[in-house]
Amino acid sequence: MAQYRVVSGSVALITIQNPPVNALRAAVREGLFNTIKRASSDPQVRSVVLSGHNGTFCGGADIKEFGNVSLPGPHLVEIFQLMEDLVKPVVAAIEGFALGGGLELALACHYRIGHSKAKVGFPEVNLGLFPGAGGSQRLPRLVGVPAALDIIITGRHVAAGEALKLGLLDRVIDQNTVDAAVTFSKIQKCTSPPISGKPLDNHRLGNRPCPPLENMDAFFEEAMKRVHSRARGAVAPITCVQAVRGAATLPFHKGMELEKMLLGTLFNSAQAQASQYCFFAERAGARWSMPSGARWDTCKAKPISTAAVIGLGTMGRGITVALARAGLSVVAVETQEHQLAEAQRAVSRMLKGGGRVSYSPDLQAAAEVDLVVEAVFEDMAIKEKIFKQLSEVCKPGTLLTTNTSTLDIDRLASCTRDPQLVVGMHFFAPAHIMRLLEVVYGPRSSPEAVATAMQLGKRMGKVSVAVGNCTGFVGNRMLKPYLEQANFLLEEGATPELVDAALEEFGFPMGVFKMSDLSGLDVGWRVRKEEGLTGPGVTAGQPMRIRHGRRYSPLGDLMCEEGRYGQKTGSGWYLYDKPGGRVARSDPWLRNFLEQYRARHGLVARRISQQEVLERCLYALINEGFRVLEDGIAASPQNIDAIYVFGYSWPKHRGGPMFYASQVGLARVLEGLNHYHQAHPDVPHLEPCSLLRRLVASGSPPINKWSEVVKGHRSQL
Ligand SMILES: CCCCCCC/C=C/C(=O)SCCNC(=O)CCNC(=O)[C@H](O)C(C)(C)COP(=O)(O)OP(=O)(O)OC[C@H]1O[C@@H](n2cnc3c(N)ncnc32)[C@H](O)[C@@H]1OP(=O)(O)O
Repeated sequence: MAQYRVVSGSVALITIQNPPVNALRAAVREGLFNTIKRASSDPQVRSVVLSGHNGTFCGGADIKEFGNVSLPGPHLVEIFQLMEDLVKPVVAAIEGFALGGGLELALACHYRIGHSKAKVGFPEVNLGLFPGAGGSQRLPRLVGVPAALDIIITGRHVAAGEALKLGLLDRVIDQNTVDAAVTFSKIQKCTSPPISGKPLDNHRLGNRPCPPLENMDAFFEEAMKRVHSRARGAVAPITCVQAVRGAATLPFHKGMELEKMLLGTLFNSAQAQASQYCFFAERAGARWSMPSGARWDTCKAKPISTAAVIGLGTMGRGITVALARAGLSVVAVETQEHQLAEAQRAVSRMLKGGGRVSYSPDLQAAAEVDLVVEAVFEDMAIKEKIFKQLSEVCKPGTLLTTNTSTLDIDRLASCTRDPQLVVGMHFFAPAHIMRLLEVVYGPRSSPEAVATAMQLGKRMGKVSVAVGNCTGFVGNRMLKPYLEQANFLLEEGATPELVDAALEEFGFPMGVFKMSDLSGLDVGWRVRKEEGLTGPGVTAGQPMRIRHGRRYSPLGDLMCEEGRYGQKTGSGWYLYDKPGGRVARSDPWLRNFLEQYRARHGLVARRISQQEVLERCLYALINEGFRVLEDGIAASPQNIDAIYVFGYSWPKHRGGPMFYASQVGLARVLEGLNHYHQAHPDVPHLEPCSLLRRLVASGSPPINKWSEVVKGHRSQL
């Protein structure tokens, strides 16, 4: 796990060997501890170089070990102190990544040499932690408080060039880093005074004071304010500030005590567990499977080097940028000349002149591409026509994909010559920024087509999740009951402000009504018209608040009839200073409108608590998540959670809706749904689904065991 070799006569080369990222699991820690002691006592050794096997220095502590009550093997803090105290100089040779505990390890060395492509950072904050093995105390002493706090709070990867400027790395080189570090550690042979003979104290970061900072109190107060306003209830970023403040104000050993105490409060916390669950859920989508048994490891993707995007509205432009940035040559097609010219300017701006994109008003331009993404208006008739044309125009074997967010993939496939080549590629706005991609397979989509779309998602840096075909797929299908509850709550006496405040306090960046104003109320209105829920499709005399025998809220429709589409029109659930304005203000008109609406329908407003808002909105969404699992539309709760965290801004420190349900307790979710369904028997989305009941009856197993119950459940359906 840590290989020891004496090279170049006098240098102990210690290489961490734990593929794929050399994480510091117990055996590695043991290996490091023993090899450092060996180097210390080996009379032949005058200096030490520390490196990682296979081009990666170290990806940090082993996250899989974190669930253990007591971690076996020597503690990282102990190992790092042993290294720092060594009388022989220790040089870190950093290739690839030095992250988290990996960077803490490098900071305990006396010198750091990095390859020009190396990246360093402290991503612990994304795992609900902070650099709690000395990193929060050593980094500020090396690069100063402001730079250290920025690196620790953002969790960002710092490129070698920047790390050199900050003083985090001593040298950056383009050649073999280990060889360079060995030579560096032996400089005594060619320079005077020799590094090996130099007193190392100034290179022992634990011995150094933090560089002084003017207006320290004001700096930390400001930092704390900023973090509070951005953290959305996450505790780890706040702890980052507290720990760095400790580094700035306390002697090293006291700072280390503070660090230990703070880490103790986070290490087994619900937030840390949720964030670490998200780390693995993000990666779980890559191991996709289909009900047919086709899987990620048995299906080969087709090579894709050219693509066409059809329709250059907001989504089409973002998709073009995402594909071009992934290195594809893209033909962007838009039949409306004016829109085409505007899109060309917008895409060029986003690509900053880079990327290989050509533009055409003619579908024929897609004839020779390997893959098409259709991104036109959400209208089945238009999409069907385009798929028919594409099927005639494109060369045999071209993959035809659609960016529809709700429509039936199989119906589109049936308009083509080769339905097995059709899949959904559902991007999220803005498509070049949002990480999620739902890859939707229909009953006739081939495993090869799914594998190709999934691999393309990976090339674009997306978190790709393969899902089955149904209205709204996974994300939008689950969103529907959530939106529905929010509207019902308004009918019963809530205000948009009350509902949004509860959801924002939970951790969403925006409440449901602010979000609807941002995306445009007319989008859902159009869909509801297509579904015959409102507009000319509704038969005369039908009660306004009932559709298909269920409770229905026409509030969104009435808002649109008033021309209130949200931010774009300057008013929606909130008021904005102008069309396109961003700052939401309470609107007296809306209060009045809601009062009149309730009066007209004989509804008596009641006080609604934040708890009821959360339970009704979130439990309804979670209940649909269980249905999605039950129906086999998502392969696992991890896939659903990845969709919600990366596509719908569900707070990471809450782990996604299904993980949240497991943390709240499935029995409690079931009880809540039963309670609300009794109060609202005309709302089927509140009726607990059978899989949830069955999980509770099986003793509410942990989330990684749900699949066994799901399998048993499906076999009985
Ligand atoms: C004794 C403990 C005391 C407490 C000390 C507390 C202080 C220290 C805390 C930490 O160090 S926490 C860990 C900090 N490090 C990270 O967050 C880095 C996480 N990893 C990554 O960001 C990426 O993996 C990477 C290193 C940038 C490489 O990315 P790449 O895309 O090349 O590969 P991946 O697909 O992400 O990963 C491959 C494979 O490896 C697994 N993995 C990655 N990092 C870790 C890790 N730190 N621990 C355990 N496993 C890790 C990852 O899950 C993948 O596994 P599979 O999905 O293929 O099974």
